[in-house]
Amino acid sequence: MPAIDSFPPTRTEALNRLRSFVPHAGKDYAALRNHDLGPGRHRHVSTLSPYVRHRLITEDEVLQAVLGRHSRNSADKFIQEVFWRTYFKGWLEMRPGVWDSYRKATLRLMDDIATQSGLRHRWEAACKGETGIECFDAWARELVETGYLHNHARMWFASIWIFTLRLPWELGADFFLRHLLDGDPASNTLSWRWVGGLHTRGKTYLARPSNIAKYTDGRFSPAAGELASEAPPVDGPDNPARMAPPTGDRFDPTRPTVLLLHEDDLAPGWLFDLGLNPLGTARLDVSARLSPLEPAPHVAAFKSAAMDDVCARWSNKLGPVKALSDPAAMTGWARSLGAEQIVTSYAPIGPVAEALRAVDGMPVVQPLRPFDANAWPSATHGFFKFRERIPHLLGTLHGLRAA
Ligand SMILES: Cc1cc2nc3c(=O)[nH]c(=O)nc-3n(C[C@H](O)[C@H](O)[C@H](O)COP(=O)(O)OP(=O)(O)OC[C@H]3O[C@@H](n4cnc5c(N)ncnc54)[C@H](O)[C@@H]3O)c2cc1C
Repeated sequence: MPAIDSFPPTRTEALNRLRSFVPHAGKDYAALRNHDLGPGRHRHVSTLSPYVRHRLITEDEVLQAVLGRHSRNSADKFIQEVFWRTYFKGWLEMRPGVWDSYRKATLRLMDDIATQSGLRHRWEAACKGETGIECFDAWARELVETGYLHNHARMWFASIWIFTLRLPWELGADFFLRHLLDGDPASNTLSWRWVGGLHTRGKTYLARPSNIAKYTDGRFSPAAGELASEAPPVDGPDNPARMAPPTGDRFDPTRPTVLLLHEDDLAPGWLFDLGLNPLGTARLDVSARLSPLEPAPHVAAFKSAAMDDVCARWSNKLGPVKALSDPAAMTGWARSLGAEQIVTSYAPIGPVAEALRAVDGMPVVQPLRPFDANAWPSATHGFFKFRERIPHLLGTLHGLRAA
């Protein structure tokens, strides 16, 4: 089934998935979430990530629904997974240089691919699922065809890419970003670095045949010696010094304003609650900026249809809607409507934030959601330290104060 049919890009679909998954978010999830049953059979996990990543549904909505049905204790594992996304985003916000280095390395490696036929052939074989390693090839094809991989498959895949095929991790991260419907600058870059031993310095993830056989329920059983038996950390500079977390901008709703919608936050309702009443709305398409190479058609199609969905749902609030892919064109368009400011939900590190730097001649005001503002400053070290803050963060959720 084409990727976009398996993951219809609407909020209604996100809510339906959430509703059917909630009963399983407790003990079932804790016991079964690591089992990868294969394409079209990912029933032990929520498959919500394409929706949460673009905020067709928000993290706090997911958490509130789960806590409406389960105790914090029984849904602990699922709650932690939701907070991994938040943790990675906060961690990267405080170390933006990690993203910049990844971008530069990817560009440099594209040159290497063009000039070094050995590297090119190995990279092409990996991306096409033609390495001869049965499980790896199946996951490469699943990713290209469906736009989704189970978390355990992502870990095994990244480990085999780095330690068995000895390909640069940045090329693997780029391959994921071009094909995943949930492709996310923070979760993707930092997960690849985590597997390679760069995130938690020196701690790598080795894909073991017995683990693969067990958690694919025997679908794959790599032969002895087929996979690397050691995972020495990849070379790389130390993690950069931590910067202060962003606090976001305040905006004045009485000034003439246009709204900018972007792929990192397709839930503008909270801005309307703050008094936003835009003269018009721009929808920014940055699909072409994800990678030096073109993303898979389903990635761009998902983002575009998700944007259609938001514009349809909020049509009475948005004013005239303009599609833009060149951020430099934004100021002229905003002025033509009489606006003095562009308001948009804070764009975290990634292609949208990069694009917004090119807007000139008009303030781009980026309020930060309370959920992110509360959580990101705690992403100072590893996830296990961050995890200690989860009870407090849950306590700050609207409606859960008394929980
Ligand atoms: C190498 C690698 C690359 C990855 N790249 C991405 C990526 O580009 N985008 C992305 O969203 N996730 C990425 N992940 C994290 C994780 O694999 C996916 O979020 C998860 O598999 C999504 O499936 P689900 O919604 O069914 O997850 P569930 O198990 O149902 O989890 C519920 C929610 O928690 C969050 N979540 C779960 N696991 C993680 C995790 N390890 N890190 C961050 N958030 C998590 C997601 O929002 C997910 O929707 C990557 C993991 C690895 C190992």
